[in-house]
Amino acid sequence: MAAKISPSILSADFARLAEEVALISDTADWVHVDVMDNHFVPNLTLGLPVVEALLKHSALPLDCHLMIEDPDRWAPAYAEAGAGSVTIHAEAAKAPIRTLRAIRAAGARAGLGINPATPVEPYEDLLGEIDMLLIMTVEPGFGGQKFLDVVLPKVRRARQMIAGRDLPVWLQVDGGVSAETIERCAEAGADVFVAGNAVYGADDPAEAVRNLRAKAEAAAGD
Ligand SMILES: O=C(CO)[C@H](O)[C@H](O)COP(=O)(O)O
Ligand SMILES: [Fe+2]
Repeated sequence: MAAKISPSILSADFARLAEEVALISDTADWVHVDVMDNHFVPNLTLGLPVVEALLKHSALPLDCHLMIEDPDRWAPAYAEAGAGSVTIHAEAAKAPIRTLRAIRAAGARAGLGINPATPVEPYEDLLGEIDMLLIMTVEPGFGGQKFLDVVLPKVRRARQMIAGRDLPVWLQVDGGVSAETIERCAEAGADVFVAGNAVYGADDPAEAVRNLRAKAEAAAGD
C-alpha cells in the first residue's frame, strides 16, 4: 500500500488551526488530531468541540487519536461527529470490541493504539475488528520527543501478523517520525506515518510532507 502521511496538529499553532491544516491539505492524506485528557497522559489538548469545529474547515479527513481514560464513553461521539478515523488505546479501553464496533457503525475507520511497552500479540484476535493498528514510537503525551528504536521489532511483528491474516489493516507509527526515522519505520512495515514536529516545525510544512512520503515510499519499495 502507498504510504499515507498524517501530520499531527499537536505541533501546529492552536490559535490558527484551520490555516495550519490548510498548509498541508494538498500534500498530506489525513490530519492527525491528538486528544489528551490529562488522565491517560499527563497533558491536556483538545476535545470534541474543537474536532467538530475543525471538521468544518479541513479538506482532509481527521484521524483522531484518543489518549483519554474512558474511550468507551467518548470514541463513538467522535465518529458520529464525522471523524474519518478514531483510534482508542488498548491500555484504556474496558470494552474495546464494543467500542471499535460502535466506531465502525458510526461510519469511521476504527483504530487500536498501543504504547511502546505494550505487546502486540494479545491483540492479534482483534485485527478483524480494526481498520488500523497504531504503534506508539514515543511514550504518549507530548510532541517533539525522540523516536524509540526499541519499538521497531514490534512494528515488524505486527506487519507479519496482519499479513498472515491477509487483512486490510493499516499499520500506523506515531511519535518522533521524521526524515531521519521514517525509512526505518517503512522498512519495518508501517504504512501510515504521523509526524508533528517534522512537519509543523519545518519552514515549509507542505514540502516536509512531500519529503517524508518520498522517503517512506523509497524505503518500502513502492
Ligand atoms: O500522539 C502523539 C503524542 O502522544 C503525537 O501524535 C506525536 O507525538 C506526534 O508528534 P511528533 O511527531 O512531534 O512526535
Ligand atoms: Fe498521536
